[in-house]
Amino acid sequence: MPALVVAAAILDDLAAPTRLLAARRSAPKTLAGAWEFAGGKVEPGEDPLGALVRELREELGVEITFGSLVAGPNPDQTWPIHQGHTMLVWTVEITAGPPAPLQDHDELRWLERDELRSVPWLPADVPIVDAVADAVFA
Ligand SMILES: Nc1nc2c([nH]c(=O)n2[C@H]2C[C@H](O)[C@@H](COP(=O)(O)OP(=O)(O)OP(=O)(O)O)O2)c(=O)[nH]1
Repeated sequence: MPALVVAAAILDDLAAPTRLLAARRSAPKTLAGAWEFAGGKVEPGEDPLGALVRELREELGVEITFGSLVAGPNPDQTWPIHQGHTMLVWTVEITAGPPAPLQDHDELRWLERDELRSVPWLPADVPIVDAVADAVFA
């Protein structure tokens, strides 16, 4: 069943970004080893921003402040992703951390602009990484 997923392009500094935090999935087996934006599915009754705050607490143990929406190509500004899901992506900055791979990930890595393609992203994330690079590191 297609779901709305929310995810974060976590930047070291929203005002003057130099690095993006990528997370390597540890589960399920079919996705393990691929890199992604931390986040997850919006649960019934949740609003998307609240869902992302919850996911980042659970997965990375961080608090965040929001930057801006990285608009996708769908009319509702979502990105088409894995298995027919759609995903809303925001830039965010960590306000309390440090980030740790507490749940769903086994490694985190800060990537500079010229390193963004150095990890194997989930296939659907590649155009999103490019959009973040254009919008943020331009
Ligand atoms: N979190 C996240 N999911 C992504 C990205 N790109 C992408 O195709 N996906 C897909 C993988 C999954 O099929 C789906 C998100 O599922 P998830 O497993 O992260 O969601 P969740 O934490 O709420 O877990 P669950 O309730 O399904 O157990 O979206 C991405 O950058 N981040």
